Amino acid sequence: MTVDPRLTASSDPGRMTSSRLPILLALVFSSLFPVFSHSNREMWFQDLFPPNTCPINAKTNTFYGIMFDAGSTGTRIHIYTFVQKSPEILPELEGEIFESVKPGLSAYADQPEKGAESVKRLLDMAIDAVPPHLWKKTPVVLKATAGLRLLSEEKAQALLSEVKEVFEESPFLVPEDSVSIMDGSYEGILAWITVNFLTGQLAGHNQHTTGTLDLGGASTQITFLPRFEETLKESPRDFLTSFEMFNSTYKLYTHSYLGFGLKAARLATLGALNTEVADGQMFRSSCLPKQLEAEWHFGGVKYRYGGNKEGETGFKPCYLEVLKVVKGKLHQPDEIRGSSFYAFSYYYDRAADTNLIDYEQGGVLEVRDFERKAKEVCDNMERFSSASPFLCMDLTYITALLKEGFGFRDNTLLQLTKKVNNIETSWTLGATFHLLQSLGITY
Ligand SMILES: Nc1ccn([C@@H]2O[C@H](COP(=O)(O)OP(=O)(O)O)[C@@H](O)[C@H]2O)c(=O)n1
Ligand SMILES: [Ca+2]
Repeated sequence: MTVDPRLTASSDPGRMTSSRLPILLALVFSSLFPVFSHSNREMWFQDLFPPNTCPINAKTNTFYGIMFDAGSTGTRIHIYTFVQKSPEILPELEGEIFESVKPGLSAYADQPEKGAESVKRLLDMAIDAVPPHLWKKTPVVLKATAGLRLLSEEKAQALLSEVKEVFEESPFLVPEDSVSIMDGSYEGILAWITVNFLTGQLAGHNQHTTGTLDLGGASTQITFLPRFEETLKESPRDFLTSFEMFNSTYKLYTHSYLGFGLKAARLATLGALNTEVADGQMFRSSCLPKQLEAEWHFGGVKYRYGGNKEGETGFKPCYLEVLKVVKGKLHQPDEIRGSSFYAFSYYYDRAADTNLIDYEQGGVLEVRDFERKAKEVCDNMERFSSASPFLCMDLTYITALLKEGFGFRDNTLLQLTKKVNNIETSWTLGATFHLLQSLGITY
């Protein structure tokens, strides 16, 4: 994947003197380069030796980290491989094995054992991927995001404790606190670290970092490194988090908006979020095809929804409906208006679904491209009826979230990215760095 040069606009590293959260990253930020170096590793004699006696591997030490992402719409396993070539140099990230299952854990709110089974199926992959002699040294961690945040404490805990049992029965290293619900601010920071690490923007001292936008099913995150003192002054205090890197403390702006993920926003638009749903109750919207009547399951609840049979449909009434969900609900930092951002998750999926970007390659869009596509889809719903009935609502929500929610300009650039150098742009890599560092596994 190529990175659009327009997206590497310079930014001041924003070093701060205070150290409110002296977490992570001695590993991350002292081992940035070289990151990917497999190209020269294939040697003619490698096939002649078993891997552990091959001369080229004599000094290399491979280790693994397993991170589960229990998202609101699916559970994913990331098995990262690191190689330490000699004790003097720091480890390199060599690759990732990734697999996912649907639905997410929160769909098993009333059947926690079944939820844990879905985790077990993924964990079995790690048994095949990690060599047996390394099982005991390989940590396994699961972090749940917005789906579990929205469940009752009791239901969420039941799921987490079933998963913990699965981990304890596995041959892997199970650290304390290995199964938990992650704080939303970490979700943003760790994704920002992943993206800026993978694009090499954290190397050296004159960093050019890029902000990140993640749109999940139930929550959405915005994270960037402020360049202007104004932003630091004007932001709510809990939107700013410091962490250490290269002996400096960096202060990021990050916030996770719970209930503003794409699927939660569908419910909010329909007026069905956080309400007791009466049996057979029907939720209607001008963002849906007129004649549609259907059912939808989310977070263990069944919803009936449909189009405005008699009333209006199309982009204009839909935008007004969606606007009620976002207007005045989000903090709008001035400085992001002129910046560019990496955007992934549902930003990527919906852009790919409507051919705004190539599904494999990703691409660069302006905010107005989402609006143009939303108009096209909403004003011609019958033409797009074979796609999801929610396509109009989703694109309209993305447009409203970017423009009226965060306050981006029509021409703000978004780099839509799923993978960088074949590694998923997910918070899970940043979380794995933190995990390995905290366990002292690499040194
Ligand atoms: N490794 C991953 C994980 C999720 N996703 C995307 O994230 C979106 C779903 O978000 P999610 O299930 O993690 O929901 P949240 O718990 O983050 O709200 C979908 O668009 C997925 O395609 C991804 O692109 N890559
Ligand atoms: Ca997510």
